[in-house]
Amino acid sequence: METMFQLHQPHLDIKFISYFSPKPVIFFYQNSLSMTRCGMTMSASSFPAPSLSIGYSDQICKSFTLDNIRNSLIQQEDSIIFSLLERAQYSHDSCAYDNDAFFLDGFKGSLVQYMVLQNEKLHSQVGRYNSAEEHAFFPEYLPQPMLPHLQYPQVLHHCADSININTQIWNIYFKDLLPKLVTARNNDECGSIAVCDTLCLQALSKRIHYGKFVAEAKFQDAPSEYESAIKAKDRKLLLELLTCETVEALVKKRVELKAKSFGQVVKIDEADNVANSTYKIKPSFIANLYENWVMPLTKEVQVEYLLRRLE
Ligand SMILES: C=C(O[C@@H]1C=C(C(=O)O)C=C[C@H]1O)C(=O)O
Repeated sequence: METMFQLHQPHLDIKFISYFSPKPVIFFYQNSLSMTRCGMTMSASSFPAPSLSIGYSDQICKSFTLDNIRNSLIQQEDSIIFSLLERAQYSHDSCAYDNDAFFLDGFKGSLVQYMVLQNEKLHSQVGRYNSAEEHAFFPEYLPQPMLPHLQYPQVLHHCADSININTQIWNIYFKDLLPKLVTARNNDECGSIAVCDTLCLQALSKRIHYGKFVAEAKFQDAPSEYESAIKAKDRKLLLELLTCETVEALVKKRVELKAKSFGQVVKIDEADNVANSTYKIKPSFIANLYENWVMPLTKEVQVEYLLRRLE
């Protein structure tokens, strides 16, 4: 189906996303986020921009269910695993993290900070951070969108705007995750490293902050169950109420299987002999990553959201 945008602006990519609902929404964004400064071209990740369909917001509100949100979390596992697999091929100790390694338009900081900041500034211009799904690592530096502001359906309580734990995510990613993830040595392609880190951080941030949607859906399903714990500001009880151990066990098994599948190194010779499977990263690493901080941080976001839900 050709849209008016496709006819007049062929360079724009027309992509589709689901937003809790099986019915896709058509959006467009500039797809030439060329990070030539680091010799890499990075395509924008999918996020809603001005919708071309009418009355779509009703569809979103009807599809705002815990099951649909969980399905989105499952889809996001792929992005997280693939971005970590890409990053794992480069060495950990990189000049991309050295604040004094490069002169970057007067920017004071590391190449990876520069890459994330510039990426967010560019994406902000097409409305990425107007979406409740997206959270910037440098929100104080974002320019105003140049596209018409889309009135997204308000599925979250306004308290969601005050929750952004990206600083915590950044610190854990560089201090805890990377040293365990990266096994490659002497592959310090700092431009590629900065691009891969950007994608990893953005995928993890989106998944963890999805805790807001999960918390809202759980609150709407059983408000009275949460209200007394919220009024008592009982974080421990809120965490108990929102924790679902059977779901967590399934998440761990699924991400480990996906890591085995996506990260498998297949070696076959001319005689069709297939060597024993090896993996780009240990599949159990991904399961441990989810258990030790992706899911705990997602629950932390849920607790923070619920504590503010009755404001
Ligand atoms: C996201 C949810 O809330 C909690 C966090 C989970 C996660 O981060 O994967 C899974 C189950 C719950 O303990 C959910 O119930 O689906």
